Amino acid sequence: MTPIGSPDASDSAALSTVQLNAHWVRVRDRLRAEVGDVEYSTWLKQIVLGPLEEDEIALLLPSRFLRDWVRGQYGDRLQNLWQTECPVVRRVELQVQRGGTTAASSATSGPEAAQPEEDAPPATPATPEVRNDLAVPLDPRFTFDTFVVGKPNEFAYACARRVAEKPSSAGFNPLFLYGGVGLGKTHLMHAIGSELTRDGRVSVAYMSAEKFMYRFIAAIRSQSTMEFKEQLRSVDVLMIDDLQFLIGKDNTQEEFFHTFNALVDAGRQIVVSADKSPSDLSGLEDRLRTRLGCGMVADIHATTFELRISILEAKANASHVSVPTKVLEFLAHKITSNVRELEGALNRLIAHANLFGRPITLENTQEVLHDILKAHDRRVTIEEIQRKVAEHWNIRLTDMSSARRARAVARPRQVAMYLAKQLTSRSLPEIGRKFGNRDHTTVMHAVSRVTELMEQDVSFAEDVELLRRMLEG
Ligand SMILES: Nc1ncnc2c1ncn2[C@@H]1O[C@H](COP(=O)(O)OP(=O)(O)OP(=O)(O)O)[C@@H](O)[C@H]1O
Repeated sequence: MTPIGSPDASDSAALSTVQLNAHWVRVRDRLRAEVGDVEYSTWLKQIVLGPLEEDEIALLLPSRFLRDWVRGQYGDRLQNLWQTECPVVRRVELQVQRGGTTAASSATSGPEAAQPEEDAPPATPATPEVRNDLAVPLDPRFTFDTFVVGKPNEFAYACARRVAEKPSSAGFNPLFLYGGVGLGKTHLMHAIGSELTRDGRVSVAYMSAEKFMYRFIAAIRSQSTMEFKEQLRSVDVLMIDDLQFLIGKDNTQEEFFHTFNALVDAGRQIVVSADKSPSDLSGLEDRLRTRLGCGMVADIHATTFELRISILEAKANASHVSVPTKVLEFLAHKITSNVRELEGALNRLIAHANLFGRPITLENTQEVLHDILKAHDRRVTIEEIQRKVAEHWNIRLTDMSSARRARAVARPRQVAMYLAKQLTSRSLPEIGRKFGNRDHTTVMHAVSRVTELMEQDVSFAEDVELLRRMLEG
């Protein structure tokens, strides 16, 4: 893929919609940093990216008043920022968006309340896939090409690819991706979105569940819920990230449930991600959980050493910096929790090497990353948990993996499983394997049983808390 802003992107035809959106995100961020949040929200938030024709980029505003104001106050600055960010763009044309659907709808006062104008010049839609203000520019780095596939994520990857190739196919709607923090759920969702919007075939809306809720609340406040609903229901593909955020937010869940049904009934595709499977998302309404589990549910498991190495290799290659295999292995051994942290550590090493012009070695890796490595050294292992729990209840360590079911043994074993889930980043199947090859459902049962018992029995809860504190050291 052509890197954004690379010299290869020398003419407007070479710029894909995704690249253009990425430039726009950066221009906007810079402008926001310069003018501050308040000024930005008052005047600039409502600008929508329009088409690029030759060297002129169109930016659309919902009213003539706002267009004139932005042109007078920020026109030059926008032009300079665009030229720096993307030299292909030489001119910025501020236009009034026909119908003004984007932001005038949620405006309550101030310039946002200005009415869209009938006599405004007809503007081409922002980009083919951006239908209204629901679509968030997708991160151009998160594509299928940059996603490294291995055992823990191959199923989720295959499902995501399938949805990107054939949205709304039977058995894959909704697609529910779940897994621990930083394991690639968002990356896969963006990859689906980028693929689908590549040639403007399909309109995609992607947002976090949190954003979904805030937009819903804003729509209620501005009495524009009908419009919000219509916007949501007009997309071909709706993707909601981190759905667990809706736990306990009953009204938003209700809204999401109806949107979900309307879209699926109309043959549109839904993609959802969360940190747990639908059945484990207690706190979500039963009917919603049931519907979420009706399509394809794909788990992204914790990374293996091999996958971590492959990811590091891919990222090191992409950065064109030589990183010795020993260093990659060292990082893959030390940073096991999630890919985001792994990537962060590698990026820091690369930045350091570039800054000081020094090659990366094992010695300077330890020096540069000493704080990250120290934090990881303190992480508890399942073996430690088993040892501490066995000592505490005076049972044999081997009983952690034995088949004995007597309560005196089974209960401490359940506590150890519970603590393993709480204190390590291991997946349920991995924890099960460490406890005498037990199934992940046994671990799930242990976690919910211990949670339940802690609520019922104060002294048991104190025991578990004490163990946790000892282990966390
Ligand atoms: N298999 C992979 N190949 C390449 N990069 C990956 C992979 N898995 C994760 N990453 C990278 O790790 C980072 C974190 O991934 P992502 O944001 O998708 O995680 P997530 O599962 O959505 O996490 P969260 O639960 O915090 O929302 C991203 O930069 C992503 O590109």
